[in-house]
Amino acid sequence: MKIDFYKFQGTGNDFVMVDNRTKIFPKENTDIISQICDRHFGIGADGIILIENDENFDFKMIYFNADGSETFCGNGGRCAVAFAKKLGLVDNKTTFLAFDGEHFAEIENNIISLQMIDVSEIIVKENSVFAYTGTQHHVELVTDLENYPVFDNGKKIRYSYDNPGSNVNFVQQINDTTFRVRTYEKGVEDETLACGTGVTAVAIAMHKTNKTSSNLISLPVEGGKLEVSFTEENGIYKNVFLKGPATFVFNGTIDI
Ligand SMILES: N[C@H](CCC[C@H](N)C(=O)O)C(=O)O
Repeated sequence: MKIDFYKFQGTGNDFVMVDNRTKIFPKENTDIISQICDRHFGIGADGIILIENDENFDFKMIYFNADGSETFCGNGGRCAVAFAKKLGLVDNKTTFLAFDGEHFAEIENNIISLQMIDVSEIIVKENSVFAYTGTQHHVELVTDLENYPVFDNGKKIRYSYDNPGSNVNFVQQINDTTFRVRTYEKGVEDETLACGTGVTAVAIAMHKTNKTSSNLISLPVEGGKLEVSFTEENGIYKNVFLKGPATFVFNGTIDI
C-alpha cells in the first residue's frame, strides 16, 4: 500500500504526518507504525500523526508514539496545525480534537501557539513533581544537565511508574524565568530533542514549587526553544499555551 506522508519537526521533535481523511492508514498495525518511525529501516520519526475529519472541529489529530502507543503530543499538536494549514484545512486560527480533548491554536509566521488542557493533576513529591498535561510527566531538577545521564536515569524512572509509565523531564534552572529541559519519552524509549507536554509540565511544576513567580517561562531544549504561559487559579493552571516553531521538512510516498 502506497501512503503519501509529510515530515514535520517542532524544535527537533519529529513526526511523520498523514492526511488520513480517507481513513486509509492501518492505525491498528503497531508493526507498521514502528517500521515507519525506524530511523534506519523506515522514514524515521519520534511518532506518527494522522489528520482526520471531525464533524465538530476543524480536524481530528491522532498521535502514535514510535512504539504504536497512542497519547497526546504537544509538539505534534503544533505540527498538526501547521500541516492542516498546508493542506488548506485551516487559516491562522483553529480548534481541533486530540487524545486529551479540544485544543485552540494560532499561527503567526511559522510560530504556533497551542492551548493545552487545564492542568489540575499536579503531585509535588520530595524531589520531583508529577503532572498530567495531556500525558504523564515526571519533573526533576538536576545541577549539571549538560552531562546528566538522561537515558539511563530517565529509563529507570519511566518504568518506576505504574502502567502506562511516565515521560521523564530533567530540568536545570538558568534564571528566574528560564529552565533548560532534557526529556526521556515513554513510547519513544529514548531522549527526544524536545517534548511539548514535557516543557509544559516543567513550567507548571517550577511555578507550583515557587522556583519562579512568572507565568511566562522560556524553556531551551536540545532542539531549540519553547515558551509556556499560563494563569493559575486556586492551584489549577488555565490558559496554558505552548509556543514554538513547527517546520515542514519534506514529503514523499512510502510503500508499506
Ligand atoms: N513529544 C510529545 C510527548 C509525547 C508523549 C508521549 N511520549 C507519551 O506520553 O507517551 C510532546 O511534544 O508532548
